[in-house]
Amino acid sequence: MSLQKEVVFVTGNAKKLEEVVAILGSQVPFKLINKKIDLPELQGDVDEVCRKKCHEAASIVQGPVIVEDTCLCFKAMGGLPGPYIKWFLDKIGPDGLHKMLKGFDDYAADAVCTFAYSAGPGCEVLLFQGRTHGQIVEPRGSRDFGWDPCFQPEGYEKTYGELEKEEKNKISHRSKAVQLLKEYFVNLKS
Ligand SMILES: O=P(O)(O)OP(=O)(O)OP(=O)(O)OC[C@H]1O[C@@H](n2cnc3c(O)ncnc32)[C@H](O)[C@@H]1O
Ligand SMILES: [Mg+2]
Repeated sequence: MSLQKEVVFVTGNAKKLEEVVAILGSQVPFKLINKKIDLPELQGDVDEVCRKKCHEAASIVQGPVIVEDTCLCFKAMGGLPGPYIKWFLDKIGPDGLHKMLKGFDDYAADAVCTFAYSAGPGCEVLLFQGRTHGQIVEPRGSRDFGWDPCFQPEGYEKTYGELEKEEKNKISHRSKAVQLLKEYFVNLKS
């Protein structure tokens, strides 16, 4: 595979794109191009959602694509909201997410990021997943990006919203998934 292979990252989320670009850095074995398309919010388990999302993107782009889906899974709720976190966040915000768990008295949660890559329409979809364990807390810090202010990663006293961007990008669900994606392309090359 050529160093200049172009892959289109389809996302409607500017903050996601910003983090992916920052984490990937310049040492990437492909050229990432962004297409801002709001893909349908699909239903199913995480892997299923990602595969379907990737098929949709590949058929729109008619070439190699990457999509990403992010879940926030509450242990007390059997993994929900999971892939449906976007709607919960839209309607009740980070404060509501914390309040929602008060009745369970268990605030454990996993932030899960799944990238899906397809070489084109009809091609196999490959998944790369990163997971960071943490707690849902009363929101603290920047409200710039989604549920960042109410997610406190394990081993840290700060929420994602309070951590410096570079610190979040070192330990986040997204950075772990990007790492796997990067390794895949590096190995393809060699
Ligand atoms: O176009 P796509 O890539 O689907 O972008 P989206 O914003 O619709 O994103 P998702 O479908 O993956 O839904 C995930 C939700 O979680 C939010 N989110 C994603 N990553 C996050 C992160 O690292 N920190 C905080 N919130 C995040 C995001 O803003 C959405 O509300
Ligand atoms: Mg989405």
